[in-house]
Amino acid sequence: MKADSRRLEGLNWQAEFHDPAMEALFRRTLVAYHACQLRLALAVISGLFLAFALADYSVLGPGQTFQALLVMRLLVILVSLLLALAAWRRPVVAQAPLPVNLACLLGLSVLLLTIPLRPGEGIHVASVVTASMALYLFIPNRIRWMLATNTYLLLGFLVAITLWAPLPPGLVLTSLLLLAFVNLLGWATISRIKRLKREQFAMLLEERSANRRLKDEILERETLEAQLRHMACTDDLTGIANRRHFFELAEQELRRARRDGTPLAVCMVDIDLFKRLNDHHGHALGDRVLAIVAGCCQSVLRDSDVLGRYGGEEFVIALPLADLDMATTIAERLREKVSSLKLPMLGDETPLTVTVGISRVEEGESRIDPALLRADQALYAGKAQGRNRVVVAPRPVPECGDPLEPSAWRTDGLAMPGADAAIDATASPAWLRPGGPPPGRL
Ligand SMILES: Nc1nc2c(ncn2[C@@H]2O[C@H](COP(=O)(O)OP(=O)(O)OP(=O)(O)O)[C@@H](O)[C@H]2O)c(=O)[nH]1
Repeated sequence: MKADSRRLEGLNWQAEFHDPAMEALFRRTLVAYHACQLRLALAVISGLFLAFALADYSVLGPGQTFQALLVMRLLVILVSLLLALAAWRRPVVAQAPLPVNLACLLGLSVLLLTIPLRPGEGIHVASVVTASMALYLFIPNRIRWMLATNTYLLLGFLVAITLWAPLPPGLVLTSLLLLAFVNLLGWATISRIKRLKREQFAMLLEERSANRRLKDEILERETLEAQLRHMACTDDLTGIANRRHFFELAEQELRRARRDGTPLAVCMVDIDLFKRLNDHHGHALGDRVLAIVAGCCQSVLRDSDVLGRYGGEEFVIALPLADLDMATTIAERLREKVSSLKLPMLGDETPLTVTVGISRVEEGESRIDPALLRADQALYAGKAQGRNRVVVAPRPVPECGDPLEPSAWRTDGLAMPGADAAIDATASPAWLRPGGPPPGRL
């Protein structure tokens, strides 16, 4: 109710928007409709003027008066057809006040001139009433022009009947009352129609803007959700998958590998002596190094490989369709890439290297964890053997089998210069044995 009254307040006495921009927008949307309406009205008026020429002929015969009337009627028809053609070629003409109102005035003048040329006819009032209604209801025009043309018609009628076809005063009064009523009715009707159309238009705009707002909100929400999803899956520091997301992706790859009977290898990558790097150069630089190593990992992997930050200075990789040989080649490429990095900010005394442990998912394994555990054990064997190397974990032995011999670990890579001499490369700590993970891991 309140919204309705607000909408009505937005219209002036001509049932047009107070806001000129809004009115112009509304009129622009109606150009094609108005052009069509005007063409139709002009066609009907032309037809009527032609039909009334027959009536003239039957009343006046083929004399001069008839010919004069015929010429005037043909002039109206010609102007109407030209205007219809113009509106057809350029629809905006239908909203131009000058051509539309000039054509109206010409038609009304000819209508008024039929009064002296066919005096004594009782149908003049009827034709003036019809013309008046047509001006309100069929010619697309603004209300002020409608009122102006109707005033011209009313005054012209008064003058014409006074000068050329005097009627009894009672009939004049009746005619005037009738015409006044017709004008009132026409004005009220067209005002109502114009008001309704504008209210509908305003509601449509409101609805559109509400829809736009809704769409924007949905888009914002979707963007936010995507951001949250991204944040929930991504490691802030390196931009690669975090541990949780890595497991999701790796388990997917595992299911695919089991379904297709294809190999799936996993690598654990650990930056060597990262604590020393942190201690010497600070955590901020350590963070940068983590991002650099993550970038190295990405650069040696295919799009289908899955890379994640396992935690701390450790990364984890799942290599679909890769057997141990291919995984070793990739890991070796990574190791070489990291060790050949030129990082002046680290200086010469802290070379950057990584140790990589490799394993494969064995037949019958339905989780990724056992393969990761073996890769982790291989990684620790690599650390024990001097770091900066790639170590492939042996195939797992049956549960009741012998403990693993250190010689079973296949290593690849170089002994790291400056590696911790206290670590015995041949040591076989308890967690190296199958079923015995390093404390606190996996
Ligand atoms: N800058 C930085 N350091 C981290 C981050 N996460 C873990 N670390 C550090 O990484 C270091 C890991 O040290 P260790 O586990 O002793 O391993 P390491 O020094 O790399 O030695 P090895 O693994 O035996 O070669 C610790 O000093 C952690 O504080 C991190 O997000 N940023």
